[in-house]
Parts: sequence; C-alpha cells; structure tokens
Amino acid sequence: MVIEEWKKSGIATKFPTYRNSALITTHSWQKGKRQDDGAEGLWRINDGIYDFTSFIDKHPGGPFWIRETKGTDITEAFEAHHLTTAPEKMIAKYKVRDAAEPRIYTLTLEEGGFYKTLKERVREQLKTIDKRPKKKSDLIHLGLVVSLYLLGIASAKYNSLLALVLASVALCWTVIVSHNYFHRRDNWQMYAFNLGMMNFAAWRVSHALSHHIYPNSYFDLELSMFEPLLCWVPNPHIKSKLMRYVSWVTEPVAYALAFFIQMGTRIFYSLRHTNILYWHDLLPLTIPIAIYLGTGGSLGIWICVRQWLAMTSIASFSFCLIGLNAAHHDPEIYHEGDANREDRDWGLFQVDTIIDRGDLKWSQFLVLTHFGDHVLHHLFPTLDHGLLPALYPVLYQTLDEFKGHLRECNHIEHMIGQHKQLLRIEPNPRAPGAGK
Ligand code: HEM
Repeated sequence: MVIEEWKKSGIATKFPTYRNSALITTHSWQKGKRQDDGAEGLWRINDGIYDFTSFIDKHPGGPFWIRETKGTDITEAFEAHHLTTAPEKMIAKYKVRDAAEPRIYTLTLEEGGFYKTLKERVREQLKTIDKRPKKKSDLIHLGLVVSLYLLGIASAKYNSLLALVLASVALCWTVIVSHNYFHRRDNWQMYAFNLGMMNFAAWRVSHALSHHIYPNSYFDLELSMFEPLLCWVPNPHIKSKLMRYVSWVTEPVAYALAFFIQMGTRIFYSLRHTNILYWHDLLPLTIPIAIYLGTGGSLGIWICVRQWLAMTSIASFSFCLIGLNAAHHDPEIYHEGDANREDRDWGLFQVDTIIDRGDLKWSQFLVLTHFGDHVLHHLFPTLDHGLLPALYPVLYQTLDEFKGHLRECNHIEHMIGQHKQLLRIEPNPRAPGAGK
C-alpha cells in the first residue's frame, strides 16, 4: 500500500491505525497497535513470536505489563524495562515461531550500539552507587500525600485561599512524584497518581508504553491525545491554521480542564465502547471525603466537593504548566517529520526528542516534582529519580562516543520553545548529530 508522503513516519513503515479513530484513547491505541504490529495475536520481540500467557501472573513486574501488551510488538518496552539480564535469558522457552512479517518499527537496539553500551555501563555503575536517595524519594512522596489532605482540610475549615493553593500544588506534585513509581513493579505509591483524576494504569499505556517508547512520533499518545486543542507535530495536514494560533488562547483552558477531560473521556469511552475504568478510579473521592470528615461534617458535602474540584482544577493547570513545558517541545527537538539522525539507535532517538531542565538538577525534590533528569528517566524508566544523578558520568561518556548531545534549558526557555513549536509547520531539515 502506498502511504501518502505526510503520513510517513520517521520510526516505522506504517502510519498507525489508531490515529484514524474518532476518539483517541489508550484503548484505541492498543487496538490499533494489535492490528499494526505483526505480533500474530501473541507477543513480538524482534523477529520472534512468543506466548507469555502462562507467565502473566508470574511476572515479577506485575501482570499488567504483559497482559496489556498481548498482540503487540514489545521489543523496545522489554529492553527499556529490564536492567538485569535475567528476562532476556528467560524468553527462549516461550518462543513459538519466527514472525511472518518484518517489524514495522525501524529503530534499532544493536549490541555495541548506543543504548546497549550505555545500559551495560549503567548496570555496572548501579552495583556501587549510594541507594539512600531512593528512601528520600519515598519520604518526599509520603510527605506530599499527607500535605495534600491536611491542606485541603485546612482550606475548607478556615476558608483560606492560601491553603487551597498550597493543597492544589501538593496535589499536582503528588501526581508528578507518583509517576516515579508507576513505571516499576506494582507498589502502593503508584495509586496516589490517581488522586488527580487521571489513572496510573491508563498512563502505563499512554505514557510508559506509548510516549516513552515512541516519543514525539505518530505513535506517541501524548501528542495525539491533545489534538486538536494543542498540536506539536510540524505538519500542516495535522495542524490547521486555526490550531496554530488559537491554541495559544485555548491553552490555559485546556490546562485547567486536562484532569477532568481525561476522566470524562474515559467515562464516555467506557459507556460507548469498552470499559476502561478501574476500582482505583474512585480514589480521588477520598479528597472530598477527608475534607468532610476533617472538618467534623460541619460544612456540608457541597462545600467539600467545591473545594475538591477547585483543588483539582488548579492542580491540573500546574501539572500541564510543568509537564508540557518540561522536556519535549521546542523547534530544536526532533518531532515526527523532521530529518532523522543517521544512527537509528533507539536510545539516541530518545536523547534527540528531549531537552532536559538544567535548572533543577541540584535538587532531588525539584527533579521529582518537575519531571527532571528526563533523558536518563526515558532511558531507564524503572530507576528511582534519586539514583539518576549518579549515572551522568557514564551517560556523557557514551554520548560522546556516539555523537549524541544532552541539551539543557530552564523553564522559561522551555515555555517559549513549546509555544514556538505550537506554531511550527516546517519540518527541521537538519538531522540531529549531523553537525552545523
Ligand atoms: C512489555 C513487556 C514487559 C514490560 C513492560 C515489563 C516490565 C517490567 C517491570 C516494570 C519490571 C519491574 C522493574 C523494577 O521495578 O525494577 C519487570 C521486572 C521483571 N520482568 Fe518484565 N516486563 C515485560 C516483559 C517481561 C518478559 C516477557 C519477561 C520474561 C519472560 C520479563 C521478566 C521480568 C523479570 C525476571 C523481572 C525481574 C528482574 C528485572 O527487573 O530485571 N518481563 N518487568
């Protein structure tokens, strides 16, 4: 089949089917991927087809990862989520046959390439580094969860705007710090992500399996889910004139409503198509309940609900302000349609789709609450953010060897860059790593 020029992806031989759905959700993404990936109803790693059915409930990382990826190509996800060599040694016994079709993804994970070389060095480095920052991350997370409830109660009890704003910031930061946890094996901290009305299980698909694996490409749900409100792909077939300029005006509204839109879309899709809701979608309700009980039931349920919705809206705005201006959108960053680096290594592709927040690196608290150390986090998502700073020496060394470049800028520069990217429709003709 001939693909129209504008639909050609820099990382795959197909335009993803899910992008043609009327309503884009994690479920339509998974459904489309099952159609596109040539995994023959099972699991695909490189050119092999595997049947992991009997391993789903035995998986040390939790059943979710394997259950939800059935019918898809998991090559990159499998590589990025395991630092030990154990999983690689285990898969042979699950192999069923060779795949009938070539892989659609064109990024590579070769022995001796950037990612595998770096991973080997990181594995060695991890044996010697100080693990105490991991405990500090746990304390920061716990402190924020407790604060959001206490400040929420105080905001209602004393009718305090200051306490409301602080409670909202604590909620926003709780959600961001919980993201440090849902990339790993199941743990209690990941549930706190849901307090902001989004859901960690949905984000394990849209963020961990889609955005992290295929950032800034047609396969990245964190681009497509925002369209037509915000569009970062530099392509006039996707980004209309209206979208380019009006997005600057609609952006603050989209920010404040983002958490509600995510919940609303999931409810709507569940009613009309397939249920994508979980019991833990009810967790946000613990906030108005805590406010009600914490104020001794004296305020009435509607005031508690109003306080909770205000908190969620401010938290949603802050979350987008931080998250959408943290790493991925600037005309200097690779987006679908831009010229490709010659070396198709998956890890270098990650580096080319990110500019780190250089202004945060001195503080573990700020890194955790503002999506800091983003390049290393993308490359090794299961590692606690507290461990990442110790890995910079091997990252720099390996980047030098493979002509990669770790770029950094501050929040204001990111905000300016993100807005320029919303306007950009011309693909960047200069490939990353090609020199001046
Ligand atoms: C989409 C595919 C997969 C994903 C996303 C995934 C994800 C994960 C995650 C998040 C962990 C926990 C890491 C941590 O908390 O440090 C983990 C651990 C583990 N997984 Fe998987 N997994 C996948 C497939 C598999 C398969 C196919 C096997 C083997 C047949 C496997 C074997 C293991 C083992 C042995 C561990 C514990 C040791 C280690 O972390 O390296 N996984 N996995």
